[in-house]
Amino acid sequence: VLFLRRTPRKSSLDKVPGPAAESFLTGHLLKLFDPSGPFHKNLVNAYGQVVKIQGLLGADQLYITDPRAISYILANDNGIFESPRQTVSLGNVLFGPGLGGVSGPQHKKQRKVLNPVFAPGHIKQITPTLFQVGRELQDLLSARVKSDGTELDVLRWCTRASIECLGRGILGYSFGDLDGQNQYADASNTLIPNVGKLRVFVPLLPLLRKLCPASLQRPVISALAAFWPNLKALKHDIDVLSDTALRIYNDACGASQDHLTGDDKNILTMLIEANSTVTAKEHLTRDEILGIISIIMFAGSDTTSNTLVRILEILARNPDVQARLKNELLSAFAGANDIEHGTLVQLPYLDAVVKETLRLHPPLVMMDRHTNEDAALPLLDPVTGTDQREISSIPVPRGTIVWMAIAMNNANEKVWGSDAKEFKPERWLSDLPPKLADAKMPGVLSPLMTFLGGPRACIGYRFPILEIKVLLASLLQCFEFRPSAAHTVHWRLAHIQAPYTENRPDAPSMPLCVLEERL
Ligand code: HEM
Repeated sequence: VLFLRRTPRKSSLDKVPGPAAESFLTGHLLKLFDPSGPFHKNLVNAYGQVVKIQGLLGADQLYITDPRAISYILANDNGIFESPRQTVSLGNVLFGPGLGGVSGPQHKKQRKVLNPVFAPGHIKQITPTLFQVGRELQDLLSARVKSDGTELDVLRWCTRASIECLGRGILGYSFGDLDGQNQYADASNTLIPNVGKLRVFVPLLPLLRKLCPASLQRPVISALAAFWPNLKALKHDIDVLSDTALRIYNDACGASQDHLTGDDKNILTMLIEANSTVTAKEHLTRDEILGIISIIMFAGSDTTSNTLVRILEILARNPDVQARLKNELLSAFAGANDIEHGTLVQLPYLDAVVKETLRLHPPLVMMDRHTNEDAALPLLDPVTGTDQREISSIPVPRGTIVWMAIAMNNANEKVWGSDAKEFKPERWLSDLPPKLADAKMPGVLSPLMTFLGGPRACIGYRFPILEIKVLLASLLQCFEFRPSAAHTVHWRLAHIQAPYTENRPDAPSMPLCVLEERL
């Protein structure tokens, strides 16, 4: 009822073009959350770079590809625009009060302490640790090929490697053998499906959290979970995530008391040290650091391992690309186990393959923001309104959800050229189209929007790029990848894009044929 009352009957968005909704209840949301279908492409082809769509109960939303409009949203993020309250509330419930689970000044304070510890020099130091995990992944796959045959679910092992890279590289913590028991991996795997089973309650979270004092929230959830199996399963996952964060934090506090120096330092110990020197106003509480550990682990694992297996899938389907990449790596490594960070990151074809995959297949295909007040969105390319007049600035009423179309931006033919939707790593080996510079894409890894930009951009974006390069180099030194003979893979949107097969519709997997080439 509240929702209906707040929906204006006549909206300033009435003249923005867009398709009619097929359902008053769910609007276009079901199609929007199926990016493998043609809906996203059709929206842009038929209506242009700003499209009006419908959310729940007929609420107007905007789907935006226009670079200037997206720049404006990101420049005013955490102000006129903000992560929707229910998204932040959900982040807080799942991970605690760290980054994704907080907003406003608290979010700004956390970014201020964290940004310097994610600096390029610190990420670079992690390279030898990542190569060590790469060697463990080589040995594990080799053993699995011998025991299970050449058809393997490479996603399972790449995800374990990714968790270990984050653990050792960023947080100074090891989860143990890559094929040993890992409660964290199991819980983070079932977390989003378990949230999905209770998804009708997610829009109510901000209200429920307001009504129930913080000190009572846990006891109330425990009491309800006793007779509500879906809540019990979700609570179990949340408990595993928060227990893991606590173990990692306690380890790091012990380690930083031993006064680690130089190479022994990791991002977390640096954060704990930096936190001890900031002013009282900037100081992060223990719960905030635990929340930050939890969100780093969750935001950093599947995004990276899904991208890594996406590359392996592309290589399996394009043997010429695989052969060229392998040649570049074999001559750079010349039989050694690892190479210098500077040499690795400058390998041109490796860089091109990674960037081209992140461009065409961003794990997060779109991100939403909510207007806190009335806003006017400037456009780079005017759109034609439903009254046939040109619109160069869109008045957006307070309370509107706007979607930034990351994937469509990365493949926008207007700026990337007519081959924008093709996988062509070579495009990165010569000058990129001049229109890209004119568009001034506001991403932290411009011209890609994959890690977004602005105050909520991916804080760790340098890390997954390095990790993917190291693990890919380690794998291609020993194995050749070919498409699975038994299964067809379909990519679906869970919270991020993930691969599924027809025989395992409930859990992501990436079956590939893995042929060992190591002598
Ligand atoms: C290919 C891999 C990755 C992609 C595509 C990716 C993408 C993104 C994007 C688009 C956001 C912005 C979300 C928003 O606007 O609400 C984000 C946020 C975030 N990412 Fe990543 N990410 C990746 C890997 C990582 C890794 C490895 C880490 C940790 C080392 C990480 C840590 C975070 C954190 C903590 C946030 C929340 C930032 C905030 O709210 O201020 N991500 N990521």
